[in-house]
Amino acid sequence: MAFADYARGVAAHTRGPGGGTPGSRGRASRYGKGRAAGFHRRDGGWVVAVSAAGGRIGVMSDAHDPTPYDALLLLSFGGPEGPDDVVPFLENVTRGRGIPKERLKEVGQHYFLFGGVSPINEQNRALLAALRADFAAHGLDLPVHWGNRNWAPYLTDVLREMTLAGHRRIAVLATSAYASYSGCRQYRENLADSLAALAAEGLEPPRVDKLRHYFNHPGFVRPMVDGVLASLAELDKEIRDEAHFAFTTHSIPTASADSSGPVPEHGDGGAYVRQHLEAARLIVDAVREETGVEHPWRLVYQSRSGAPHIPWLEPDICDHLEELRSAGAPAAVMIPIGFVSDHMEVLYDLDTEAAAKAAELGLPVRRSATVGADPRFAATVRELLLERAATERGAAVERCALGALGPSHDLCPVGCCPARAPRPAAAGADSPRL
Ligand SMILES: CC1=C(CCC(=O)O)c2cc3nc(cc4[nH]c(cc5[nH]c(cc1n2)c(C)c5CCC(=O)O)c(CCC(=O)O)c4C)C(CCC(=O)O)=C3C
Ligand SMILES: [Fe+2]
Repeated sequence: MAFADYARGVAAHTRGPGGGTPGSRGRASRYGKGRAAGFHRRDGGWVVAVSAAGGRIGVMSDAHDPTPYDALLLLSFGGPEGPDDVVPFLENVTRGRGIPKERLKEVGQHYFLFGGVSPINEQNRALLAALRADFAAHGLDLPVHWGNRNWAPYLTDVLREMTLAGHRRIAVLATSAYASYSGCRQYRENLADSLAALAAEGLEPPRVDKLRHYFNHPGFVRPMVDGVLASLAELDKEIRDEAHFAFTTHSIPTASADSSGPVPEHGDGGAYVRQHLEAARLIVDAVREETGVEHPWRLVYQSRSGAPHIPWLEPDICDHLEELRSAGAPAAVMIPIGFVSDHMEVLYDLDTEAAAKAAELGLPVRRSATVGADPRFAATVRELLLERAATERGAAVERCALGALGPSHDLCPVGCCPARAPRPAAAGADSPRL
């Protein structure tokens, strides 16, 4: 799939809150004029700056102005890189969360099966390299750093280095595309903790801004569409068109899903489920555009933990595969839309456990690729950064989003994705320092 047409077919050009004037809606880009999809890229340049009066003042990607940001921080989960790391890593992840010991032992085994190494850090190194290459290729002179919540390089250490190097205003890209406590607020809490730690050391903490959710950005969706097409191509011709799509994401407690959002306006499952359903639908539609086949699909869950009496999102992928088998489905593609790279949740819970279940059932399955370090995803990060930079400068910008939900908010509103025990969180409307 060529880069330039990566949004073809499924694009709806939407404008974010506060962006431009109604008069400029839908025709702000001279590259988009007259196209049925209302959306077109030229050299990655969908971003158009609009003057206060609504007149176009130029294509922002030609300016590459990251002001006010002086750095980008790639913020991820982290994972162990050898057998000795596994238990300390799991202790970091579950500190204060009451995960049953049995579950921890089980999760530890997942890692030991792979030599105690999670692929997540290597995948983030690859993404870091892709981001630097993309920035360099587009004349964007902005340092990119990488830090984790749960393993080295630790967030606090990286933010300290960045502070000592003089960075004052940092844009943050989290490797989680959706709303929820675990996928968004917890990252913001960790940022607040790290900034507080720096302040306690006598440093002046920089300001951090978290870039918006990108579950419906074409640079996130389109690489996954290509992955699904590749998986379909691997299935025998006779069963290919009948294959079910099992979109998977991390199960979370239903209470946590229900309260995810900007506000709980999204029905059961909150913004977490709604955003995943939207990403799934965008992929189904884009595949249909390519193949002419509308595959039956369902959003299912994986990697559940926590006490059995607490309800989490269901069905589990393995139960779903059983159901598909009894319903006579000839094949399935597992599509891990909930994850940004093929890390341990994908490698164990899907490629090991669910694949074994499918083999036991005699159900042919494929697992499609996550975005990882795809150059289109790197370009998306650049676009999200330039978009946010323009917004912070007070300029109106076009915000790219596919489908019906539109671009997510920049600033998590007060009370967004609440924690059980409220804690300070950075980069939101309720953050202590802005
Ligand atoms: C929504 C979500 C994402 C997606 C968003 C994002 O990517 O951030 C995600 C990602 C990940 N989760 C990961 C690993 C773990 N998650 C755990 C525990 C939990 N995750 C939860 C949710 C999520 N998790 C929840 C509600 C829990 C239980 C309570 C808690 O502890 O909050 C546990 C503890 C043991 C267990 O309960 O399984 C581990 C080891 C790894 C690293 C994989 C690797 O090493 O390659 C990654 C990328
Ligand atoms: Fe997790």
